[in-house]
Amino acid sequence: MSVSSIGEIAWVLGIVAWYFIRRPYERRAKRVRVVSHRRSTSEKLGLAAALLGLAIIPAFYVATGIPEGADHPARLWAVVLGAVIFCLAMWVFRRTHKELGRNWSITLEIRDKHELIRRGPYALVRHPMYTSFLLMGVGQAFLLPNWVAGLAGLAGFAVLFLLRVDKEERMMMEMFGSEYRDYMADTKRIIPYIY
Ligand SMILES: C[S@@+](CC[C@H](N)C(=O)[O-])C[C@H]1O[C@@H](n2cnc3c(N)ncnc32)[C@H](O)[C@@H]1O
Repeated sequence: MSVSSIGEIAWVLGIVAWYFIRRPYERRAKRVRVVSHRRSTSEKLGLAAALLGLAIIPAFYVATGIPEGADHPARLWAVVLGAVIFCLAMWVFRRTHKELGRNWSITLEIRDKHELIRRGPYALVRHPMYTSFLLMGVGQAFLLPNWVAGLAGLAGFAVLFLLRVDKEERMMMEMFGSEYRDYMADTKRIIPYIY
């Protein structure tokens, strides 16, 4: 089996893990009432960019090999590193879902009896789920030996993050007031102690 096939299989397994981690929370979210939301065109754009970059473009590449002209040589060290980073991403992704629990939403929403979570990964950074998306994007870049499909994840993450994070923090400040302001003073956004 070629090194590029190993990288592609590792990416597919990572995405399957992503789906099974998220599915129960999506189901549960349907049963918890939304009390306010910030759904907007830019929010839809961000979600679409993340879906395109982290799932659709790489899946299309794995299935078809297109765009062939953007291929670069696959290296075993890169695939191993990519697999380790993707596993770390899934571990963080799972932890964030477990901690958010009934407070989780795919978009910007406040749920009935919404609680501000500050434990687990949320003690280190305010947006650890976005940290896991960033790690997924980096893992994807190492796993797929193609400039377009490999880097699409980081581009998709960047669009979602930039379009959303200020609005999300504003929404949380409106909901939790000084409690969220204190939380902001104590934590970074996505990279512990740095940003
Ligand atoms: C897709 S989740 C992402 C959560 C967070 N930004 C992260 O990256 O881990 C988005 C929803 O989580 C909720 N949320 C964000 N931070 C939260 C926190 N610290 N505690 C509880 N809910 C939070 C908000 O209601 C938001 O609509």
